[in-house]
Amino acid sequence: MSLTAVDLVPALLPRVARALPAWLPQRRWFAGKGAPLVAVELTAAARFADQASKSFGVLAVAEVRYAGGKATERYQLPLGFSPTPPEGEPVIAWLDGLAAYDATGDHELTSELLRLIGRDHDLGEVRFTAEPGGELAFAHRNGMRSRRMTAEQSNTSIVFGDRFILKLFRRLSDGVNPDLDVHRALGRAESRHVAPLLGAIEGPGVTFGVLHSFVADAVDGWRLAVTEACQVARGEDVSRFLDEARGIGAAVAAVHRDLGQHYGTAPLDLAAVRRRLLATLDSAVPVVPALTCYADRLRELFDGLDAPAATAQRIHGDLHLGQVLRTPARWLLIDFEGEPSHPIPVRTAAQSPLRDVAGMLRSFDYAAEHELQFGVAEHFHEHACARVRQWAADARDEFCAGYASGSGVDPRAHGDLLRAFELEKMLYEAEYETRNRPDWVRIPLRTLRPTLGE
Ligand SMILES: Nc1ncnc2c1ncn2[C@@H]1O[C@H](COP(=O)(O)OP(=O)(O)O)[C@@H](O)[C@H]1O
Ligand SMILES: O=P(O)(O)O[C@H]1O[C@H](CO)[C@@H](O[C@H]2O[C@H](CO)[C@@H](O)[C@H](O)[C@H]2O)[C@H](O)[C@H]1O
Repeated sequence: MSLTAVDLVPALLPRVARALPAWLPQRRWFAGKGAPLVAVELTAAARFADQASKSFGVLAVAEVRYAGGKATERYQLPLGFSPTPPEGEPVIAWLDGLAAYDATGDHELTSELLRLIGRDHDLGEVRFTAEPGGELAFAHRNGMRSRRMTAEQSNTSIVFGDRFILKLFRRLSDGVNPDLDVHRALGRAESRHVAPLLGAIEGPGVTFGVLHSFVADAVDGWRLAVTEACQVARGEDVSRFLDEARGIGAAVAAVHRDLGQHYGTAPLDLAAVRRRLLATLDSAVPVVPALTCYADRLRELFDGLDAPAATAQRIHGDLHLGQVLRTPARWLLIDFEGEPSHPIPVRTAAQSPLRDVAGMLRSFDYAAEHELQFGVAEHFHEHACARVRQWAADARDEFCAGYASGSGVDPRAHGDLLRAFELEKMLYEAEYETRNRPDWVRIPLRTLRPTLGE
């Protein structure tokens, strides 16, 4: 009788864990880069695909401990074990002739996760569930080709036959992931602006993954924006994106309306807003020394922020052009997870919808500055800069007009609050870029001074 995963896993996991301090920091989705790792412990949440096969999978959770008082973090690590790992998949560790590797790169193992969802199956304490009404769409589609997405992501997504997309959350937080909860709510509200939710993988008090319809013929807003910014820099007479910006504004307004109806609205807690703005500042300054000279001015501005009669509700929480998909029919919003670095109660607290608006406005500027910083050198002359920045200003206006037409609230009438949220986003971005894409930090830094009115 051959040994199955049930017999092997308890002995294998501690050995894999020993290899993780070297492997984890190389992953795009690993948020603990830069902090010295002290130890990684692995526990198995569920084993799958282990019947009589030489290969098997383990949905493991890695608990990562750091030196210097940084809080412990948990990451989902779907592991594959096989004597013949998939070609090209980096091996985390060889264990007596068995390779341990990231299971998201193994077609057989990821297909098994899809099958488990389709069958509404439980593995120990892990529940694989199909959303009501969604089962028939995929339950019998075994053997569909799967591919891991190569996009720069905070999580890992696997696309099955261009029909389904399974996102496995990497950094785990206690509670139901807002991406699951909000998609369930918007599905019930029959929102036209989200991709249908088809299933989920959930453990006790934690969400491991969400399954959606894959929109194969969609293009994301960032790609459309940078393409047009480049054409504008070259002096081409184009303006399609301005209509698109208006459409994005209307879609965001419609989603805000549905979220407000489902989760309710309340007066904005301005003291909490100020605390959060200051916390973002305090977090960013030590990481990005170039912010130091703005810190006093920002602190003064955040401390003195006033916003009479502002309202709060559930929002997207991390909205930018990469989070909106243009389908042939309409704009969709994706990824309602919020900022994974914050605990779920912070992410699900009612906030001003203008935070989402500010995130999107920043993104138009980002597309413009990205072209000016990284575009073809010949664009770097005065006229190209003026054209591209005017294009971004026009896109911002169109977005606000679209939002106003869908919600009755024109964001431009709430200048102080909107500016504070844009500044907050710039601080967040400066920290994010310093940690993840240091070359890009110039983009948020460039817009800081003019937004401060200096
Ligand atoms: N339903 C979908 N249909 C098509 N593509 C999608 C869908 N959902 C997400 N994507 C693509 O997958 C990428 C990553 O998705 P996202 O939810 O933003 O992941 P993450 O939380 O890791 O950032 C997106 O940029 C988008 O291009
Ligand atoms: O990956 P997430 O969607 O969780 O978001 C993080 O990464 C984004 C970059 O991928 C980052 O967005 C910033 O860069 C975008 C262009 O790549 C730009 O459109 C956004 O406006 C800008 O904020 C986002 O901030 C971060 O949370």
